[in-house]
Amino acid sequence: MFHVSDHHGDFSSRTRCVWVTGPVIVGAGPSGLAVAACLKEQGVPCVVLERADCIASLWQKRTYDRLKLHLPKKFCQLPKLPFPEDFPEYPSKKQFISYLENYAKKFDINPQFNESVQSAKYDETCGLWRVRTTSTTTGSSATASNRAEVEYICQWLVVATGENAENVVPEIEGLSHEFAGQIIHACEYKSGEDYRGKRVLVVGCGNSGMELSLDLCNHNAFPSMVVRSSVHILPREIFGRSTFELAVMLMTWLPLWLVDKLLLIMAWLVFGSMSNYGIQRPSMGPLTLKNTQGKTPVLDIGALERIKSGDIKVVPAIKRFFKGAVQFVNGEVLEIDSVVLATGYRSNVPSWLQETEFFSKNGFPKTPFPNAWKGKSGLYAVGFTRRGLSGAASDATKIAEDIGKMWKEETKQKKTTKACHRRCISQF
Ligand SMILES: Cc1cc2nc3c(=O)[nH]c(=O)nc-3n(C[C@H](O)[C@H](O)[C@H](O)COP(=O)(O)OP(=O)(O)OC[C@H]3O[C@@H](n4cnc5c(N)ncnc54)[C@H](O)[C@@H]3O)c2cc1C
Ligand SMILES: NC(=O)C1=CN([C@@H]2O[C@H](COP(=O)(O)OP(=O)(O)OC[C@H]3O[C@@H](n4cnc5c(N)ncnc54)[C@H](OP(=O)(O)O)[C@@H]3O)[C@@H](O)[C@H]2O)C=CC1
Ligand SMILES: O=C(O)C(=O)Cc1c[nH]c2ccccc12
Repeated sequence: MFHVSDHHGDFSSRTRCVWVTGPVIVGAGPSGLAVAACLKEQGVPCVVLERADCIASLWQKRTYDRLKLHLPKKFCQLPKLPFPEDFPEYPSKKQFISYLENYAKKFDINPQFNESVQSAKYDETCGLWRVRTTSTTTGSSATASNRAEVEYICQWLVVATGENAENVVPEIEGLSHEFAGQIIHACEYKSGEDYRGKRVLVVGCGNSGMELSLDLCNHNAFPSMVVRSSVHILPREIFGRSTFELAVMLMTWLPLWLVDKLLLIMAWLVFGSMSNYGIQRPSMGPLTLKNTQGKTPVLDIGALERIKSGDIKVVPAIKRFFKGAVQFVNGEVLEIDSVVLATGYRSNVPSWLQETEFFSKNGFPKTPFPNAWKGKSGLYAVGFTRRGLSGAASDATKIAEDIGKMWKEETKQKKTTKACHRRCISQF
């Protein structure tokens, strides 16, 4: 990459223009790192832009201490570097982060940190992408007058901002004005240590809601978990084997609906019926639901046991909050000290990418897997297939191959043009 000019146009006079010879990758999470590594192997240079001050900020800053990967490690590794052999089947968050740090080092990936992409637009007139960022350095130094803005200009744009870029924070009557206790989103939760002896309402029963409720129990807090609709809970392992791995294996032989049926029978054998505990199953099977609506089944690591024992109380949808209390739709009122919103995440792509053909309003590509990785005019998406890290790894390999081919064509052309020039010149 090199600077082209200081721009004095329609935006701040402090905007620098930077010409990038390869692609710009937005996001230095596992997806962005995987694309950068695969490109490196093909000899294609790139620029990685990251709003945080580190790689994999979701893992380093927005997850709780005791988190472990919930799929076996072979489904979570990035291309071209397997996990170390001494890693356990389900690596801890610390191990996963050290693997990613090592990955970035091995492939010499050096993202531009503290740069948040504000907008990206395809410029039809020159056939290039214009990607604008602002510096996100905090502290007294980042005043309006010295906040740096940069415009990157490139031929290829890789969107790697992830399915979890922003928190979903629902508006519930009385929550912000009347409740008056502590309210956090699941991404701010670190440990149950701070909640010892406290009555905590956990809103949401996805993997986050379940695991945080369990962690709260383990720290002698009193969690109540809101289950407003329905949820699939599967054991993480069945008969000593990973349920996910078993499902992947079955899917090579059987149709999805049948695999779903088998998973549900196995879950019933392990757990028995759950309706006694206030938990209904969705009518659609777990994998069909994941594929069609992106709703991840819960892979249980012990929360269900605590639900059965009554340590985690299951409560229905919320009607409203009062000072120090919550009322549910059935009219019951429960006194609580704190609220943890385990209400999920969303993509932020529509807030910065000015494009509506490939990406839909919800921030995911319109075309489903396996065609969600490539758009038009050099636009790519990695990690939006709702298939976790293995989906991201597969997108990354395809993207790098695609760009690599064009890169080689173009550099070959440039070389022959140069060689031809030299030959022409040497004839004089
Ligand atoms: C708690 C939790 C546990 C999970 N566990 C598993 C698991 O065990 N196995 C599995 O396969 N998947 C798991 N997942 C799924 C998860 O999506 C992946 O693990 C993975 O982090 C996705 O990588 P990514 O790079 O696509 O997104 P992210 O890790 O979210 O990285 C995106 C990066 O883009 C940056 N960014 C966003 N917007 C901008 C912007 N405008 N400008 C610049 N930078 C920006 C962010 O700061 C972030 O660093 C889990 C998810 C969560 C939330
Ligand atoms: N160990 C691991 O590997 C972990 C992995 N993860 C992954 O992270 C991703 C995000 O998971 P998660 O954070 O659980 O988010 P999810 O989107 O999976 O779940 C959100 C939950 O919040 C509920 N909810 C949303 N709004 C409201 C509301 N207003 N009132 C009541 N309930 C509400 C939803 O209910 P409804 O269904 O009714 O909308 C749902 O139960 C998933 O892919 C998950 O697998 C998360 C934690 C640990
Ligand atoms: O943990 C996640 O968020 C994932 O997306 C991993 C994942 C991909 N496909 C699944 C099917 C069932 C459970 C987890 C996953």
